[in-house]
Amino acid sequence: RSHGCDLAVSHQPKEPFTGFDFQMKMYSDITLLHHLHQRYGETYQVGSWVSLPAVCTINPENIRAINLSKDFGVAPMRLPGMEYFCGQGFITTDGETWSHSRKLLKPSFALSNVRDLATLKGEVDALLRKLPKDGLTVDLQPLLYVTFLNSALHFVLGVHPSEQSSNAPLTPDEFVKSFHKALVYSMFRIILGPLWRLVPQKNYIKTCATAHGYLDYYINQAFLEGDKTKSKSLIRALSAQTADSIFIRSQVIQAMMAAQDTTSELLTNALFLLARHPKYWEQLRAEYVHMPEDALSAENLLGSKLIENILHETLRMHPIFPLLGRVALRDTQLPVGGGPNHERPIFVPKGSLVVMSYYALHRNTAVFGENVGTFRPERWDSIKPAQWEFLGFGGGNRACLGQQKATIEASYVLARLAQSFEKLESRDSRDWKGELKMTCKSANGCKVAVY
Ligand code: HEM
Repeated sequence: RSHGCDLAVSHQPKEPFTGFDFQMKMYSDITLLHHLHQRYGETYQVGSWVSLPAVCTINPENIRAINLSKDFGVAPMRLPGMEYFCGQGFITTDGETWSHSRKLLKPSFALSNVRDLATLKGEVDALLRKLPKDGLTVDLQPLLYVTFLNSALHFVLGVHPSEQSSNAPLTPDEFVKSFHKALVYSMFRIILGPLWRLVPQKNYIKTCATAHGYLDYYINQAFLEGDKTKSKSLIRALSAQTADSIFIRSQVIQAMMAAQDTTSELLTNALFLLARHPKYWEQLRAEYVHMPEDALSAENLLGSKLIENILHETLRMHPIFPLLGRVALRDTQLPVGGGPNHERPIFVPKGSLVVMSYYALHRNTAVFGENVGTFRPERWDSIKPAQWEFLGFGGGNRACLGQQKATIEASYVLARLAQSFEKLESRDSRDWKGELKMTCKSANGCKVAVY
């Protein structure tokens, strides 16, 4: 109080002792925090008897402070559960290690490196061959997932799954299976906390070793070949900058985590929405149907206002990261939200959780206009959200390094599909429903017909 701080309005969970019911509900229902923000305002806290209150906020000044200050981080909630498999990298650390990791990754995301669409072109050709052209229903979600998984493997390892060396200890499919299994175990570790020690570890250790062995093979190859190869893969870029193979492996695993399903889920959601709003599909088709395929360059695609509006509107409605949490690394404060008028700073003791619901942030009618629940890409012609009001790719210190890559690639796929099909028709009458794991994806996929 001596710093002018005051308490935020408090929400009591049904189970007040640990607040565990609230935590579980927050992850299983992404609309929960939005509803509570409608009830309490932009900032409220959720208390429990045994832990520090968590602060939930969608106030842009607070979001700015959280994303720019070094007082908030992620390591205390992620590193203990994830380090054995993922090591130390941009997803699991703060401070010096995090900043070193970002610095090493940055060159791989330069526009000159991400505008080459040759690999994705091959993947999209394969995707188009798989789509039934006779009006049969198809779920685009798993097909887009494989398209981008292959392209992510190429970006990271420099080899396409169909061309990998026969000396590698696993097939790409086996690697992907062990990678996913180890990720699920790691999530489980985070949820269980210290209770994880009671779970038998043998399977987990074996799964991690299998995935690690595959990546170590490619890291050794990168060291052996040095600059003899022209590959621009992440593994090559990292091996040219450091000889620490464990550190390289950690960055590669974390880059795979960031890349494997994000772009495919953005596209799944965009196509889910476009299939229910045919007039935008017609506009997209009109823009691209006569354009030669080799004119679909990164520069050309980034210049399309229609595609930009569609992707922004999709990320507004269905952010891939609808909730982002941070932990206070020291005693600190948030600029607003305390006191009877919610205008005073809030004291945030070290160890407190702060949660930003980008799902709720993106439904602010003062910023995005009326009908925020409706897909209207043209709203982006007349609105100009400020930096901390729209965060589809995050912002501040931890802003997405893959934004340009993801935008170019998602735009390319939309343009190729619009060139290929006059009609995109929804074959699912259910509303969009989110399923939150690491990212938030459409729980019912994207069932459509194309012809
Ligand atoms: C549609 C696709 C994508 C979306 C919506 C997205 C979204 C985001 C968001 C919201 C963040 C901020 C996370 C935070 O504040 O904690 C982030 C961070 C990041 N993303 Fe993406 N991302 C996408 C694709 C990608 C891809 C394809 C890559 C890599 C190939 C990538 C690499 C990263 C990296 C390296 C960070 C930095 C994390 C940090 O420093 O903590 N992203 N992304």
